[in-house]
Amino acid sequence: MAMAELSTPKTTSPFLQSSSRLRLSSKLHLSNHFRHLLLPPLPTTPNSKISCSVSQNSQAPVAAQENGLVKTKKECYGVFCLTYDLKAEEETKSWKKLINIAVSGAAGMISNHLLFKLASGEVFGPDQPIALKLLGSERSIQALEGVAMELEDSLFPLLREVDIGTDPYEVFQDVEWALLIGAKPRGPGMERAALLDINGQIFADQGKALNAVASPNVKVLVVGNPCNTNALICLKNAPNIPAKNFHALTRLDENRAKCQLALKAGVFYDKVSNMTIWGNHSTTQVPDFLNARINGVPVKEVITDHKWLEEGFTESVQKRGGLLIQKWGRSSAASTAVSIVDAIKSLVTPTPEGDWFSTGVYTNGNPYGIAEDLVFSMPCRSKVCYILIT
Ligand SMILES: NC(=O)C1=CN([C@@H]2O[C@H](COP(=O)(O)OP(=O)(O)OC[C@H]3O[C@@H](n4cnc5c(N)ncnc54)[C@H](OP(=O)(O)O)[C@@H]3O)[C@@H](O)[C@H]2O)C=CC1
Ligand SMILES: O=C([O-])CC(=O)C(=O)O
Repeated sequence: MAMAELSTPKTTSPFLQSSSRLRLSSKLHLSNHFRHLLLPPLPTTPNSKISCSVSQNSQAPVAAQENGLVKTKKECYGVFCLTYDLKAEEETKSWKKLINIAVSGAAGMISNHLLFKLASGEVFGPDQPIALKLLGSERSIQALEGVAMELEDSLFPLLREVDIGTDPYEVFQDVEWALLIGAKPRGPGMERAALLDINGQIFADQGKALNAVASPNVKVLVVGNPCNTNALICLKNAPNIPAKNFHALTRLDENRAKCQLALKAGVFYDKVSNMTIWGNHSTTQVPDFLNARINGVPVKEVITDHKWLEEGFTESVQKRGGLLIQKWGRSSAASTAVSIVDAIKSLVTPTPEGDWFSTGVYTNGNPYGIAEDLVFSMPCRSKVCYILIT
């Protein structure tokens, strides 16, 4: 049995003039807005089958067929074609119900890090079997097979299915999570907003597909840039899915901000808390040092170089992605995958008392005075009872 609720903590937006700051009551409007944001799967009896299919280039594992222990599915890839009877072994174990996770841009740089974290249990936990539904395109189908091969060779016990495909209406069928990464990245000197013309349509199409075939309570995390606008486009094309289920990834900015504050204060980065990113995942974002804390103390009391906070710190977070592109020649991938893991974990586990995290959410009834009908990053808390089956 699992329940989740996401609410906004008591903090104030630096966008508000002190005279117009809202007085926050202990019952915030957003707690209702985000109620039941997540519905993790119910306990179930052990799975007795492991299988995987891909939509193209089937390869049946011949040797495995011959030994009589396994049966094959008709469209599948390598080891994931096998259907095992694990009943006897699993009588001693208890597993949660399989969750279906779609990842778009699955042959891209970010996914190359993320998929292995998902499959290892790092994200959803060590007793949570998962199925990965990988979305690519005609140009990436061979690469997707390569990804599936590497997943095979990793022998992840929790990875029960891997499907690859190019049609979102097939790949998104019944998914409980959709991690929408596939989109063109920017190059040196570009702003993320310049990607909208190229990438916007992807998220309109994928929103429609999710609306048609995904689990009605699917949680959608939009990573492809410009991610706030793409998340809004996606949710507007998916009217049957609650708008509160859509998120734009600003966790990477939160992590970057924590790192910069820790560096300046000379503390380890786990001492930085209550870090809010307000607004867009762009150079207009506001990393909020006013409400952040170091060892529980307001940042301004720990870091007395206020000029740096107001100028250097803010700009270092706003422009970190661009600087990284200059150095690497491509945009951040490994740290983005880590931040996707952090973002999901923050949604599916209770937020520590007094702290919060940042995520881009639909601004429907927010207490901070942010305009309505946007996807905007703000501080959120998750109240989740995620009861492990023992
Ligand atoms: N929100 C955040 O914090 C961050 C967001 N990003 C964004 O995530 C997205 C993916 O980044 P990353 O994985 O590094 O990118 P990659 O170039 O490695 O992969 C992107 C994938 O997107 C798909 N795609 C769809 N349309 C296009 C197109 N017009 N041109 C190129 N690829 C396209 C491709 O897959 P296929 O052919 O299979 O469709 C490609 O494999 C980018 O938009 C990037 O800006 C990156 C870092 C942080
Ligand atoms: O900078 C980019 O274009 C990629 C990205 O979003 C980031 O690293 O923050």
